[in-house]
Amino acid sequence: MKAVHFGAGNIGRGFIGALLDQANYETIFVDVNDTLIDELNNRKGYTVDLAGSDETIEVQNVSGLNSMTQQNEVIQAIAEADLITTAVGPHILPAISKVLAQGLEKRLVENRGPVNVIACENMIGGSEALRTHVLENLDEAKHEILDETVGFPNAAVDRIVPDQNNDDPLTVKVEPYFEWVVETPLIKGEQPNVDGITYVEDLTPYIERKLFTVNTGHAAAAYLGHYHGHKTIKQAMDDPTILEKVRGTLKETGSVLIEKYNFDESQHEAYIEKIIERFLNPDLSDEVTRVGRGPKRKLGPKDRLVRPASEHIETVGKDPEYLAEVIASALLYQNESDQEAKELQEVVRNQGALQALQQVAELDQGNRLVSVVSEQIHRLTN
Ligand SMILES: NC(=O)C1=CN([C@@H]2O[C@H](COP(=O)(O)OP(=O)(O)OC[C@H]3O[C@@H](n4cnc5c(N)ncnc54)[C@H](O)[C@@H]3O)[C@@H](O)[C@H]2O)C=CC1
Ligand SMILES: O=P(O)(O)OC[C@H]1O[C@](O)(CO)[C@@H](O)[C@@H]1O
Repeated sequence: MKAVHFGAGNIGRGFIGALLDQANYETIFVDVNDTLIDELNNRKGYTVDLAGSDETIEVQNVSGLNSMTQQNEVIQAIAEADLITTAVGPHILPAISKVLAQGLEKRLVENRGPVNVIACENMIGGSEALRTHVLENLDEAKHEILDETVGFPNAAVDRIVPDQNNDDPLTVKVEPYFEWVVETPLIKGEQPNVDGITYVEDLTPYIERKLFTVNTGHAAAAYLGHYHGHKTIKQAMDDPTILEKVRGTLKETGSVLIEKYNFDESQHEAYIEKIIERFLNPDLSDEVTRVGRGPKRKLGPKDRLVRPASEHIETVGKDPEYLAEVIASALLYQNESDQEAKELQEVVRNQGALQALQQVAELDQGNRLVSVVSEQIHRLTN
């Protein structure tokens, strides 16, 4: 069986690629980084180190293609694939959709049968968003037949894979924990037989629980950590003030999740504590700049900060003070190497932090969250 995976980065090699190999797929990584591509083609394998243990996973049967310079080969690989996955980042999905549409069209012409495309990105509705981009690149007459044979089931992926600092460009160190949940109703043909995928009828509670706990908590540690001068998530979490604020933030998102999905309160508390333990992992060095990357995206209306904060006001009926402080620190986040942080700071400088929040989070001036965040910005800047 063949899999095409877009994005040979941290999560691509360290998580998805490893599970695909264990499920006996031959995996073709599609990327734009020629160092990674050449190494994959020369060695046909790489090592995944499990942090905190001597255990390693030797991933085999892999190769690489460049999505910009080897489009014909990528199209052919998609035409022949039994499974297609991505881990490129939400902002890159539009960029890969053209070549993906061409490959899927070739499958249709060659009558190759059903296939599934699973976007493994930190976002709600990632695969469906990718489907929309693919349709934009496909003749309208082909939309119906594409929808009959190509599934875009949404997914949630959870494994912390920091930026790598190894001499070997392919070796990747990951935390041992992982979770990959895929929603079944949109699957076409047979469910991919990958050990490690949990199939569920309705992904919504899973993705929201993950995004608004793991990712909200991580973002809180990153932005508050950066504000207090810490370099890594571990350093930030070792600071008792920040630890208390991350816990408070997750208590707020927790009360939204418990209210919406009727989760058992003590089980959810245990889930929060497990995640805090993962952030404190002494065997992972994860920079606050990686976890805080893309602050405009992370302050988006459906993402990990603003969405639970707005829902806290609506469903719990209280102001989310901890979340508001994290949002305020995200609005103050400065990193010259992060394009989104630079763009956000330009708006903050020219129009003020509250105007910036209204723009990125699509909030009206009179929105209650804007006033709650305003108090926190005042506190942090005075
Ligand atoms: N690193 C982590 O712990 C986790 C990451 N994720 C998600 O996985 C996705 C990828 O994240 P990472 O692996 O951390 O990022 P990364 O930056 O390590 O990997 C992304 C890869 O995509 C490649 N890429 C960029 N443009 C491309 C294009 N046009 N065509 C093909 N490949 C292209 C890059 O060269 C890079 O190798 C993101 O959506 C992230 O939110 C989800 C869970 C965990
Ligand atoms: O990958 P993103 O969405 O930029 O955010 C980083 C987040 O993703 C992760 O890499 C994995 O869930 C977390 O470490 C972090 O919360």
